[in-house]
Amino acid sequence: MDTLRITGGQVLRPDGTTEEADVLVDRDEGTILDIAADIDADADETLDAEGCLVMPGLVNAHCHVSMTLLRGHADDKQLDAWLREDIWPTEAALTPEDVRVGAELGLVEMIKSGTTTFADMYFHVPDVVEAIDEAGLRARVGHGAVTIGKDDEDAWADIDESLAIAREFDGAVDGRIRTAVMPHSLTTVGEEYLREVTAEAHADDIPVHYHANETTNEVDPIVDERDERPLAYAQDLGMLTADDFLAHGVHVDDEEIELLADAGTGVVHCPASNMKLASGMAPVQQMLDAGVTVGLGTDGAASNNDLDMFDEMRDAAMLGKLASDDASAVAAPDVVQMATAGSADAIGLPGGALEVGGVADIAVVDLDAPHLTPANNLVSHLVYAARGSDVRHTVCDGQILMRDRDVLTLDESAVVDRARETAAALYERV
Ligand SMILES: N[C@@H](CCSC[C@H]1O[C@@H](n2cnc3c(=O)[nH]cnc32)[C@H](O)[C@@H]1O)C(=O)O
Ligand SMILES: [Zn+2]
Repeated sequence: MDTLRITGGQVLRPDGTTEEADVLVDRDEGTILDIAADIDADADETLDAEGCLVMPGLVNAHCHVSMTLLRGHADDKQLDAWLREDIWPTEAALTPEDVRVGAELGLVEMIKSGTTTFADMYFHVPDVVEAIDEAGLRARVGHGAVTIGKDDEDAWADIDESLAIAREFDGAVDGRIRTAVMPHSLTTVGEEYLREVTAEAHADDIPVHYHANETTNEVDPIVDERDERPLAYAQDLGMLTADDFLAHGVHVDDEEIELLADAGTGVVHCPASNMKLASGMAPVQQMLDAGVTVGLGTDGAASNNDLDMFDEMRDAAMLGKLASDDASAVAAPDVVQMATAGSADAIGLPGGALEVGGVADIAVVDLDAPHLTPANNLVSHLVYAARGSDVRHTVCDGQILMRDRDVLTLDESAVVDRARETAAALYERV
């Protein structure tokens, strides 16, 4: 058996407590063999975690990873205009190779900020999968389909691609890749397409992931046209099962929260994107109180503008308090839970907790820094004071992706250079 030992750190347990312990990993299986003080078994490789917090790898439950190429391309605009005037026209010019380059950039950024697992909605998905294979992360991927503004033939082609991609790649890359069908949203995909793609996906045990209730512009037309709330409509369409998960859920009313809790459908909270696009404040504490599965996501780098889940945790806590008008709302332990186990649960992937027998998806955070001193409360520090750049080592599926800030699976400087050139050529074309 090939083993890895992470020694001398404070380990974050699933109940939110920390204890000094070593972590022993079976690298063949990619699982945790033991968590205990001073494990003296000989290991094939060791990672030093002295003065560090050893925590589950962060799970970014909603992303468009290749949008790193559009970082800073269009800012300070409302969602509708931003998508139609800036993002979609530029995305139309992206080649499969561009998407691959953007994905690599995003994956390096994720590894460097302790994210091991994510859910991704984009296009040219085979190229995204190749990048994930190389980088070593775990993901649920899918092709985002849009039908508005398209004739019936083009619309079905996009929907069919979403299904074909989901079927083809589920279980790829040693099982690190799972899939979902990803109709873009309840307003950008027509009713018959939503109904059909959902039924076909569920028949094959494939989940559905989509944007919902992000802005009032996404809620009002559905209420006006159908006299029902968007999530009641989603339920009618079969898109509200325990396997499905939606991004945003900003403008949800009490009944919709109850629908989500009853169905077990995951909601991915994206606070930075919601603030930047002025979409609104999601009632996160209310959803947690109702028993909704809530995860955390960055959304794409063009509406954030980074993929750092530490920033996202801080934003979630801050915005959650403001939304509830209550400083005790969306407390630090709940935010860490949201960014780890909550996200993993929402997107239906393993991880999000350090447990014997569980997957070895791990981030080691260096606490030896002025902004993390004194080490009063480590969970508080993760949410309010730590940054992605405090992550020292990243491990996914038992493999070391970053050791002492050195990314091992991708060539960081080559990836950054390629991204710079690719983005420059893209903007030249559009
Ligand atoms: N096949 C579709 C692309 C869908 S991929 C998913 C899309 O979601 C877009 N996106 C990124 N962030 C957001 C958001 O916050 N709300 C809605 N859409 C977003 C992203 O730019 C991308 O176009 C097409 O041909 O247009
Ligand atoms: Zn999104």
